[in-house]
Amino acid sequence: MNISTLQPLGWNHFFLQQTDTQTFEKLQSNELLIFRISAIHRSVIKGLGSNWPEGEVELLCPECFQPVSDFFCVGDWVITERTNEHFRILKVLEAKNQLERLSNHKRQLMAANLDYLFIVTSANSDFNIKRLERYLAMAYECQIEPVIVLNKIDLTDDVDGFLDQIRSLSVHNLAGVSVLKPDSLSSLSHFLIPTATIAMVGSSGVGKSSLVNALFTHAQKKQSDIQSVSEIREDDDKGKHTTTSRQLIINEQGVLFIDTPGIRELKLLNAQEGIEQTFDDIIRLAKECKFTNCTHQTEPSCQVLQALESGILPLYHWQNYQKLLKEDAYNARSAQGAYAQKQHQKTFSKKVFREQMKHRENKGNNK
Ligand SMILES: Nc1nc2c(ncn2[C@@H]2O[C@H](COP(=O)(O)OP(=O)(O)OP(=O)(O)O)[C@@H](O)[C@H]2O)c(=O)[nH]1
Ligand SMILES: [Zn+2]
Repeated sequence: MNISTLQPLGWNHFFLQQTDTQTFEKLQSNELLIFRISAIHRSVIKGLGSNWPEGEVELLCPECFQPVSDFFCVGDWVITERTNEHFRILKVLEAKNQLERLSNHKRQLMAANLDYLFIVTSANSDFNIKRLERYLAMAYECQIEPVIVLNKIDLTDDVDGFLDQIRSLSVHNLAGVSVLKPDSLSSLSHFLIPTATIAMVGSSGVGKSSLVNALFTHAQKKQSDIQSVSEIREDDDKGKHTTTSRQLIINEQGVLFIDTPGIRELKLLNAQEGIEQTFDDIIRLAKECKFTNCTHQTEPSCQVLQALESGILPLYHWQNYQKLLKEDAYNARSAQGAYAQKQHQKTFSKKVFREQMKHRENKGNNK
């Protein structure tokens, strides 16, 4: 396997350095193969590998990686071994970042290894700065570079007014677009670069689907042709057949896009650092308060209270900060244990991988 053929799928040095010499040799002799997870639907896992233009391959997932959503998600890289005509997952490479959510009090992985998170909003009455702050906190927490996409600029005469409000969040990446004005989409070209992986979040109705279609439809069509050849069917709970669809798509320019169910409407989870980064103006003010344990309610010489009084600190911003902290604390309590579980699983999967490799070597030596 020539590892460089994985580059169009987003492979880079970060992942390469996770393969030791022995693994690397086995990859070169095709004993082991690397795939990027492109779809997960219940027990069906699909991946794109070095022959990716030819379509997806179904990957076998051993018991030790069940339930799948605890261990990996679309966008992750996995090392597999060939068993007859199949590829069995041996190891999940450490992701550079992961988007996750709480589902039934459990942490569930949504997408991994993203370069940009498009936070979509619209230039009309749906525009809500607090919602943007929430999404920004999430992006920072997950260490994914946020890009605020102001859609529907055709509906306003004051695009700059909207953009100025966004800039007040100290955001560097922003673009005003309209799906109805295709030329305007070029303002996103700085982020739509080949091999970059992008996901999109935003509230209902801001135009996410329209943007996905405008930026990625052509590729989707092309890929569905491929998919019809290797379509995988599975029984759902009601005994009906369901078809898995690719959740990692690549457009004609080679930009990768991840769209898994539920990803577009994500909640905060364990995002204290992300919240602090989003509200760093408040954090800086609070450091100047007279008392180090100031609650910013009644204390004398409280810088937060003074800034609120003078209007330097907008009330909505302060209230949103408190609300997000509360919400995050609540979610973190609901997910208690999930993080300890994550660490345990990582250690476990590494151990399984080492043992499997050892076992095979012993077998080889005994021949
Ligand atoms: N005027 C205008 N309308 C747009 C634009 N983009 C999308 N719309 C319209 O806005 C409505 C919502 O668009 P969607 O793409 O379905 O929005 P969404 O964010 O995917 O919504 P959910 O699927 O509910 O999450 C549709 O009627 C679109 O035609 C735009 O740039 N300008
Ligand atoms: Zn204070």
